[in-house]
Amino acid sequence: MPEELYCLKPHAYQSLGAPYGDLASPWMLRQDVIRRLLIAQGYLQKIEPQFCLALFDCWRPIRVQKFMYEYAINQECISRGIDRFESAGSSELKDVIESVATFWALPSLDKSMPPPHSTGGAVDLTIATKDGVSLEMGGQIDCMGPISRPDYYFEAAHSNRDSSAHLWHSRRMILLDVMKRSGFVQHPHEWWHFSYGDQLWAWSNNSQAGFYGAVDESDSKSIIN
Ligand SMILES: C[C@@H](N)C(=O)N[C@H](C)C(=O)O
Ligand SMILES: [Zn+2]
Repeated sequence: MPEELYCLKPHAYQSLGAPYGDLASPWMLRQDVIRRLLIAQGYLQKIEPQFCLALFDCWRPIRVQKFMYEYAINQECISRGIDRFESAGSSELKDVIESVATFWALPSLDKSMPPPHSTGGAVDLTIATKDGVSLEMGGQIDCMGPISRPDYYFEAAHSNRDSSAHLWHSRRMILLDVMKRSGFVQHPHEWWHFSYGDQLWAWSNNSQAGFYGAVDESDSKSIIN
């Protein structure tokens, strides 16, 4: 990753013990995606020179996608007071899995539907000050709930221009604007998730399929560090 792009370290999923292995780094993306992020950061700094983009997660091998998908199910069961294994097959567990699937892509090995981050075309990011402090955006990255929808604060922001909601909404809209102008599309439920060249990007651009497939260590030369 070029040093002009700030990475939020330590990496959140590595810290949870996600199985990257010794050779793989999450701080990798397709070359063209990196080029577009630099352009997006240029747009951001034209509007707000004291800010930069702050990368939270980039390339995610499918085994890490599986780890995080399972982790999210377990966390959601805990927060709803459900015993995952005693509730196998129950409607409560089905509801948990349905909510998780709204926020986390299936760790599918099907080549026609690779998880977005496995392609090196998806990135989770926020805005930070140039000395590395992430801005408050009105919700944490990876929070599973309506608060993560990009336009969650739209109404509150418009009814009170002096509110925190107004500030959070305008920051989310600045992030969307600079990313969109650089060719990215945003996930409809996640203010922090953007992609270029994957399936979501293809659907948003009325194309049949994305042009980036899943990348494994074996062919990781096609993405850069
Ligand atoms: C939840 C978040 N970190 C994320 O990346 N979600 C998308 C949809 C994914 O799993 O690809
Ligand atoms: Zn993401």
